Amino acid sequence: MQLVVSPENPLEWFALRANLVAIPILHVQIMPVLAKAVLEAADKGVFEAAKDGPKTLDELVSILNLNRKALGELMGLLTAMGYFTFKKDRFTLTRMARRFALKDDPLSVYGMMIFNNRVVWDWMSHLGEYLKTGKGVQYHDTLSPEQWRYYQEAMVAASNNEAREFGRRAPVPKSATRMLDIGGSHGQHSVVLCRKLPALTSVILDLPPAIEQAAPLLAQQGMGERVQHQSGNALTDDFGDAQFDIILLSSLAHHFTPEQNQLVANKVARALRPGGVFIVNEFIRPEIGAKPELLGGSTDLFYGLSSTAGNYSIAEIQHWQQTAGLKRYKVVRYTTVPGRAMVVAKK
Ligand SMILES: C[S@@+](CC[C@H](N)C(=O)[O-])C[C@H]1O[C@@H](n2cnc3c(N)ncnc32)[C@H](O)[C@@H]1O
Repeated sequence: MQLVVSPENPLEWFALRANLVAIPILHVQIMPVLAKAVLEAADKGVFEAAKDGPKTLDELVSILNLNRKALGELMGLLTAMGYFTFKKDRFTLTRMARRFALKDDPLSVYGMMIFNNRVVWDWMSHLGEYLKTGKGVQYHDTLSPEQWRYYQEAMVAASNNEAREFGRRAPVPKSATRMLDIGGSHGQHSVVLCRKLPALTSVILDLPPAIEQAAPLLAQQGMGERVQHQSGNALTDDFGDAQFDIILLSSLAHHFTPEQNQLVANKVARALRPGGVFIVNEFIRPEIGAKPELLGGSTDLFYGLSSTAGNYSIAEIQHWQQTAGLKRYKVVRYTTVPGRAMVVAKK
């Protein structure tokens, strides 16, 4: 995926063609303001305040108890960004904002907005240091219980959309009865597969502070004993021998070094039953020389900053799988999440 600057009139078109538009100004001055405006709007309840219908600025000021001038500026920007329309002195949420910025839509990214505003924003100031040292924030070691809650809610928001396609397209054996979901958090990936395969049960292995916060999120899915949490650590726990038909590692490989991923893949290979599949579900680092891709590139840097590791290429992931004795099976690229893929190996 790419973000493009699109001209709105012939003059702008000419300026772009003639290389007269200072594109870096968009990146360094405009984009940070856009991002922070949306984050603060979500956090201050601006979207929820307009949920029940159009509102004047004064009505929003009184619901939200915010400064009139500042809120007017924010509303102007949110309108320019397509979150609101403004007619007859009233702000109305757009379809896009209703779907993605309100708390309750199944595709909402509200949880991600809160985590990014309250926790992640501060990490950005560490980027200069990361570039010098290569040492990321290692946030799994430092989050408070409240921050763990924001993190787990953000993971639900991040996977709402993807879990649907994962459920439809993950190449899993139809007869599967046992799944291990490593770093599975909220369990959405397990839940969609268990709904699809009636005989399947899943164990979600995650760190204790994650499970504390993710347990209520999983309970909302009403899966009872079919999807259960298990406290542990993927780097130090044994996964057993020939126990599982499906083992999923979704959005965790990017927190681990190549050596740690190899260690996990070796344990996975032992723990799979013959015919079982190991799915590594990740944003993919484009191969060197391949077409640059914005999501893969930005998540690569972000994961490096946040946990020192980063994205991996398909070849790197397949290398761990094959070194562990598994056979290459499939690579399924998401159509709804650009830059993301399931890299699947079979025992
Ligand atoms: C980015 S989240 C991904 C959640 C989920 N799998 C998904 O795809 O939406 C990473 C998860 O891995 C967990 N995690 C991190 N280190 C772990 C470890 N050493 N062992 C088990 N889980 C771990 C985190 O607590 C978190 O829930």
